[in-house]
Amino acid sequence: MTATTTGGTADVTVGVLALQGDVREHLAALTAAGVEARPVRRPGELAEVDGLVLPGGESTTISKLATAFGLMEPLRERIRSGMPAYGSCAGMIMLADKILDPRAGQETIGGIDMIVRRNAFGRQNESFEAAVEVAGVEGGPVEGVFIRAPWVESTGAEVEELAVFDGHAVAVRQGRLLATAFHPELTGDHRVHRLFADMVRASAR
Ligand SMILES: NC(=O)CC[C@H](N)C(=O)O
Repeated sequence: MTATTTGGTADVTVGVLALQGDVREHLAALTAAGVEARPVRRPGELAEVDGLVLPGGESTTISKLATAFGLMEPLRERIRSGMPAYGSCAGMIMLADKILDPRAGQETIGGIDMIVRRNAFGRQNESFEAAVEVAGVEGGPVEGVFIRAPWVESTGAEVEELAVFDGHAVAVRQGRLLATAFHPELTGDHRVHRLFADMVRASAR
């Protein structure tokens, strides 16, 4: 948490919620984005990070494991008190205040005032790639990898829609919370992770 930014030293620590999903890919992308990255599985580990990534995977499973590991309330508490968080795909679902079609026992952490529809892009299009312009990400569109991806059905007044695809928001930001329906961690393009790293640095200052 030091303010040193010289010499490319990792000045902030970003956790990746490591219950299920593509944890390793996010750890690698965060490291490439210049922060110290580490997995988070316990409340004590959550307490030590400056920001947190919620990976892609399966949101029902992540929700149930977070409850089983005693992490759901600590996660809500840290997000309420301003910890930056970034969710991709299932992680976007975890950050939604409301989801349209929850499975039995599925809860979200919440934090972003939005309603998200799971598996929204439908069967024949369950997985696809598309170039997506993301506000705040310089240097051209991001390669959006969508895998049984959600979309954002509606947002509250505080939520900024950073990217729209096919008429639906697929990247949003509300204060220190960022979410994408797609998976930048799978592409080798670290611009979205750099944007998040900058959000974490700004809040740690
Ligand atoms: N690639 C993903 O993260 C898919 C999300 C998944 N469809 C879910 O509901 O959690």
